[in-house]
Amino acid sequence: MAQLSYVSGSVGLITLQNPPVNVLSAATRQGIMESMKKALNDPKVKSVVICGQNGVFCAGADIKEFGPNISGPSIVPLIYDIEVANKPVVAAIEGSALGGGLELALTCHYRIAHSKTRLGLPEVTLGLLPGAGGTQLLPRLIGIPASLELITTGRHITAAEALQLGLVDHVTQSDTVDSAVKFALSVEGEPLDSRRISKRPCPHLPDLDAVFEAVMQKARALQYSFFAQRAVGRWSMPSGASWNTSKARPVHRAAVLGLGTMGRGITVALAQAGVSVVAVEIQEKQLNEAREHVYATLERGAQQSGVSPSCANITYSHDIQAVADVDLVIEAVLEDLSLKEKVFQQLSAICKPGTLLCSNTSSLDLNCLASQTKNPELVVGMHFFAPAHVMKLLEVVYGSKSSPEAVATAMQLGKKMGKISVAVGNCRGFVGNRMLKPYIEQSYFLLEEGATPELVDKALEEFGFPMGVFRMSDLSGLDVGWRVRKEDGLAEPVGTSGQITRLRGGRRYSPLGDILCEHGRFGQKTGLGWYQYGRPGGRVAKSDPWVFNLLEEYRARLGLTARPIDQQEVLERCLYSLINEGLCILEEGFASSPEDIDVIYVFGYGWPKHRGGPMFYASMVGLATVLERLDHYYRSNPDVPSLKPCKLLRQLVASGSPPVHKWKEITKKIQNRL
Ligand SMILES: CCCCCCCCCCCCC/C=C/C(=O)SCCNC(=O)CCNC(=O)[C@H](O)C(C)(C)COP(=O)(O)OP(=O)(O)OC[C@H]1O[C@@H](n2cnc3c(N)ncnc32)[C@H](O)[C@@H]1OP(=O)(O)O
Repeated sequence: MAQLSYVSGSVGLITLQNPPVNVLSAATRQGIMESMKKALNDPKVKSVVICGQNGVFCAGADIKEFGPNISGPSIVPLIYDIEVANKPVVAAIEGSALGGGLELALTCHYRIAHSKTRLGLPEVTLGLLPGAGGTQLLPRLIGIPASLELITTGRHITAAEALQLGLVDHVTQSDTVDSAVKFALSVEGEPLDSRRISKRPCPHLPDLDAVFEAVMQKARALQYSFFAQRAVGRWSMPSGASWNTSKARPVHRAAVLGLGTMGRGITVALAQAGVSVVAVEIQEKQLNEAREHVYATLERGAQQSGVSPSCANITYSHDIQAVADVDLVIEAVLEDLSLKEKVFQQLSAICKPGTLLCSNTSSLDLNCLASQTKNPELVVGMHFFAPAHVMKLLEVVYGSKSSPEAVATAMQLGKKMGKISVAVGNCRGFVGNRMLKPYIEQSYFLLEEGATPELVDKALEEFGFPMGVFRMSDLSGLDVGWRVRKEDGLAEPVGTSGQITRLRGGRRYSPLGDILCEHGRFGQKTGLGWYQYGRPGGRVAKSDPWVFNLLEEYRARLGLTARPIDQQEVLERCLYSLINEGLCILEEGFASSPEDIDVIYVFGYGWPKHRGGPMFYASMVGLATVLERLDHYYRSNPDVPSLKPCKLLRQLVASGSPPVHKWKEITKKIQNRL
């Protein structure tokens, strides 16, 4: 299970031979021990290289051996023997070096890795701690903060990151074993004391307590997120109706109306949940494309999860009459109020009595749609996020007349579809998109004042968002917001000359997004947006000098002087304005708890889970700090109302900044007074 051979005259090459991933089974451990002994006792051998067969170094302990009766040599003395060896030992790392495999590499005196290698200590994912020296050796090599992160998350890192951290000595793109052998030859006879990691002192950190506190905060945020995810199921409405007083109706047959991107995703999600679906699209061509798309998505999903596809559950029609006997309809036609109103009138006339009528609108007033029907109590919003069969979040929106039973049914259907459903009130943009507005607005203002899309995105991505605001906007399409702004009378043609106005109704407004759209730059789909993507539909964002020129010309036209903006300001202005909007939503009762808001942001908007969500994050930063910074920015930007701290924030700070789970007592008091 481990073979010793001799190469280049003086190098003993030990090859782990336990296919497919060279785990440290009893026979492999025995093989390594015997080969090491032979190599160290052989005077011809001046150095040793350890590698794995078939391009994989070692995937760690043999998990199948775990249990009370492990036999064979213990892994710990085995790796200790390597470290104290009096000849240099070099690990030639390819493929994977995980768990005990990485610990084996850490006891070697040098580590050479191939550029495609993955390294990590994934024991935590198996409910274990690294037990063969990893917890002691890694901090001595790469420091405590980086080690803590790797050990507590189990994350696999690339060779490039390993090199940057100092975990490996060299990364090669060519033959790893050849490189390691050459390297071994070059260090033969050199002193080894400084190469024995266990002999190094554990790094002294003046702020060790702060480092551990940061890790504990992450743990607290993750635990909070775990409970918040469950708490949102215990929904309530301002009327007092709630999950435990409202009974959901069974939904055996549902219809999806409109088979664009959202409708197709919703159809897939319903079929995968075992609900029989009537999929309706009046345009023949779109219907045929949707049928193929849904079929292919279900096939792919079935292959991945090893179950049979659920296509048999779906019938397609171009006639809206096909929805006559379903239990629930989800309307997903174009985001156009008059079109949707017409659809709701038709649904109300066609559907059997008691059918629940749901809209997938992301921005329109649910009460307007409900008012078109005979039974507005049967109308709720089911706001899915694209792609609807993948994204976990569902906002279930209740209008002023929605019945608790309708809300309960939509919540339960969401659960059946594998979604995390959050019940929210019917305000503009509901909860998620409403909070996004000040966040995006601030990012535009930052550009006007001197920032670049790259600087803003970098700050947000380092905070933990998978994408910064500009990359995210390019992905979702800049034209969507432009259409809404035009409908709201905000976006006016800017052109290349003439006056640009930055005030709308006494509030500051940045037309930068509109200017991009006027140039046909709608983001990834057109290949150009805040970044350039090479081609329409391209995914890789590259900086675009056109955008820098635009920003310079724009500032010049307005007489604005660019000033240096740091990451801290980006975070404070973007995140605190978003947090402030969330607090307004709580104050106004459109969300019933901070947990609701946090779950929406973590599962629908990429808020980093280890930061809990905007409300939890605010309480971690300190509500008084958030208030002080918002006050500061509002003083210098009195024409930006989203920076004005809301009543609830002031009240919470005045009440001693209670933890998130106690906020309800204060929101209730404010709501009672309203
Ligand atoms: C309950 C109490 C327990 C007490 C135990 C006390 C023990 C004391 C020991 C003391 C010290 C031990 C210290 C070390 C601990 C460890 O190392 S724990 C293991 C850590 N390693 C891992 O978690 C790696 C797991 N593997 C992977 O991530 C992937 O397999 C891979 C290496 C990245 C390769 O992926 P891929 O190429 O996609 O192949 P796969 O299909 O996933 O795997 C191929 C086959 O190999 C099997 N396999 C993989 N890893 C292991 C393993 N560590 N042990 C056993 N078997 C493994 C995998 O099952 C596949 O097999 P088949 O299914 O038969 O094809």
